[in-house]
Amino acid sequence: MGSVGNKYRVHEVAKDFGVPTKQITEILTKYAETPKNHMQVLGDRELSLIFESLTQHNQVSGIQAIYADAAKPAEKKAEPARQQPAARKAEAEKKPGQQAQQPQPEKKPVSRVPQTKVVDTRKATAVNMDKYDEKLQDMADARTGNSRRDQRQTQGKEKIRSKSGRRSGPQSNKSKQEEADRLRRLRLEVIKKTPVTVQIPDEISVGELASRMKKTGAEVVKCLMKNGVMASLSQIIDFDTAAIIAEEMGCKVEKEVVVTIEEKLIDDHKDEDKDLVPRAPVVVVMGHVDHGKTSLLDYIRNAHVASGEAGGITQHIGAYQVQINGKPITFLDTPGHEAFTSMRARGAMVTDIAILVVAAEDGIMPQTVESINHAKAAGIPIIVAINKMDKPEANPERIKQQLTEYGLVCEEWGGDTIVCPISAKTGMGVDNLLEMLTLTAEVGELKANPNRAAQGTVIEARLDKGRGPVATLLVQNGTLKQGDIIIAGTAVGRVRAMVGDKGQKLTSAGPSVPVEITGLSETPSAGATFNAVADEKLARELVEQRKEEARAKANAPVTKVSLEDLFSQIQAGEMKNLNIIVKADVQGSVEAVKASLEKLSNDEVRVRVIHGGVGAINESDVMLASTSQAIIVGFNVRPDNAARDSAARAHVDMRMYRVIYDAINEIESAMKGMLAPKFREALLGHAEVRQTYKVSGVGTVAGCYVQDGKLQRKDCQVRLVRDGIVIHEGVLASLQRFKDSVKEVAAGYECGLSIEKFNDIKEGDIIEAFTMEEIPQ
Ligand SMILES: Nc1nc2c(ncn2[C@@H]2O[C@H](COP(=O)(O)OP(=O)(O)OP(=O)(O)O)[C@@H](O)[C@H]2O)c(=O)[nH]1
Repeated sequence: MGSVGNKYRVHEVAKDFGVPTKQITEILTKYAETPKNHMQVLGDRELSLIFESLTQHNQVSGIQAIYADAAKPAEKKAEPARQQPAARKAEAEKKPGQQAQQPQPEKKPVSRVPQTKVVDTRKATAVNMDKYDEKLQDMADARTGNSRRDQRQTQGKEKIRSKSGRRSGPQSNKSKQEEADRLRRLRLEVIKKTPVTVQIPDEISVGELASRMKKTGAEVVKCLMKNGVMASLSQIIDFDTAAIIAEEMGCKVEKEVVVTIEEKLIDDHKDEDKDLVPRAPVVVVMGHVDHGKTSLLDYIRNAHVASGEAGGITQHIGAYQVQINGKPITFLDTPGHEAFTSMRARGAMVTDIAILVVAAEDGIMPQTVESINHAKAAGIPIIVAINKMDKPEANPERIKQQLTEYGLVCEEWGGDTIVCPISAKTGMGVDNLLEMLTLTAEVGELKANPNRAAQGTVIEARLDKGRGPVATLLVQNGTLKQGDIIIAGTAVGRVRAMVGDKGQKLTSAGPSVPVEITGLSETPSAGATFNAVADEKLARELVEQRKEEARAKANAPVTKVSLEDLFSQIQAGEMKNLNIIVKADVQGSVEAVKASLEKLSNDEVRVRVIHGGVGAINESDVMLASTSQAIIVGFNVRPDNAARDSAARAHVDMRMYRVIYDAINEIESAMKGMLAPKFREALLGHAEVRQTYKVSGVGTVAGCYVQDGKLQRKDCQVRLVRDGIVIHEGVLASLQRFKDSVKEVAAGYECGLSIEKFNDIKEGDIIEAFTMEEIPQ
């Protein structure tokens, strides 16, 4: 439905009047200066003309007819065929368009209705009695001479008078008064007999429903009982139940559609195919440390951007665009999958293609595997760049072989993965890689509509001392213009200045173009979506609302996948896939666990190991788990501090095991809803081993520094972790400060300790202290 105001379009007017769009355009062509197409927005004058034309061509024979009709709208709707001729004419007054197709003498309409009242956004079936009554009042006023309008507008009313053939001369005051009273009485009668139209939302309390229907609570409860629903006044009933009751109680039901500020403000209509044009692909470069991601990004940038363009001063704004054979490609300039995953963690789907850099002499390493799994989880195509081909020890065949183990089979071996040998140092093969990128992009048919309000993602943001919050935005659809009001997460503001990746000033940026902007109220977070909007006041309101929501969310418990409530989630049908990330001390364990876990799949749930790797659980694993709704299973490994923190923040369930059998057992029980963990591990703290001493009769004593939490003597279990791998698990044998035995040692203090029956303690080891606490059932 259209709305009163400047957004009322031709096709909406037609829809609301129930006439073909063509008819409206014909009226406009005839009476207005400029012909309009169906998407054009109409002004008050044009709307007035349309209304005039439609009403004049469907005039009423007398005011009684309107009352007669208005008194039985329900009947009218249900049985249109049985309408009285007079009522049918009145109907035409209400829904003028329905008869407008009949041949009519064409007259230039004369404005007689106040312009603001012209637009009626009702649906053809929903009769808004208030507006209807207002109209009657207007007519009554006209008849009784209480005209609120000026001389110019009375012409139209004259017409009604002469048509109705009632009166031609002036009236006495007394009869005017009588007539007015009579009309008022009639109106009251009409209102009384008119069924109440109730707006019902998805859910409503019985009491609220009663008050909306203008009935007593008892009446409604009784009606509910008659229908077999026992509900008190405060009880919430759903739309369907409420609608049945309302109809049974003689009300007309309309579904209440709640429009949020977000819906009102942000235009997220789907683009029509005809509006879409090709856009540049957005590419991310991923790979293991030192395999040459930065070198490749720099090489491409220097070879294709710096020379000859816009003064050649490159700006590092977090993304840049190059032209390859006249076709643009946008690169995210933050190598690695951290940025990529943190964006995905916020639900932003920014990248279209991933380049996986693998050093030819080094081969597939843990982060290469992580990158592959991250790209796969995002569902984007991977192009492999085998880098450092200039090195004599380069062995691309070995890498191709290794890649097959991860489902990436190169084209020459019958697969569909593009593999390009390159050297980021000499530039060898880089052009070919870029060509492959454009080809892959073409296959993807990436498109966007530049002719709409901009929408995209925040790539980077920082606070600049002089300029305030500075953000790099990647426009994903529409065009961002200088001066646009934008909202990005909880930041809002007008785009003050816009700079491109070559340092050039811009006034507009289309799809896939990265720009650095200033003008926001605060620094948005990377990965937040931004939208250009029309109403700054509403945008500020939305920001306030979002802040409020964020606060509420921070306080509310988060439901993430956890073994404890796995079964209930499976039962509720919320879980079809159980995603697991496996980290272990050796590759053999990863494979073994992966195979055994995936075998647990049953009809209801598919167990998928989405990532497996060797080494400590790191932040990247947690991010992947968070975005993929996965749990992390670790064997003889521990999470590092960053991972522990972000797992706590993101509520990612991490399970550590020493024996594979325990893991399989526990997950299987969880899937069957038989997981009954009676004890839970409670972390006490960490200490770093700084020195070790051999003490005869005692064994190895470690001089430690407590990093966080505390160490305690009683019920303290310890785990010795070396490079993220669990070496031993046991209990404390002694805890001392200087020569004295102590009960506990707090963070920031040094202590000496020994572990029962264990002496292989080395400098740099981490002692993780914990207790087992009982879970209240
Ligand atoms: N010989 C040779 N060396 C290269 C090539 N590409 C990169 N290097 C070198 O490899 C080292 C690491 O390269 P970077 O580009 O920093 O690698 P990266 O993957 O970005 O590393 P991080 O940023 O630490 O993750 C640098 O010393 C580069 O000079 C290449 O094609 N050939």
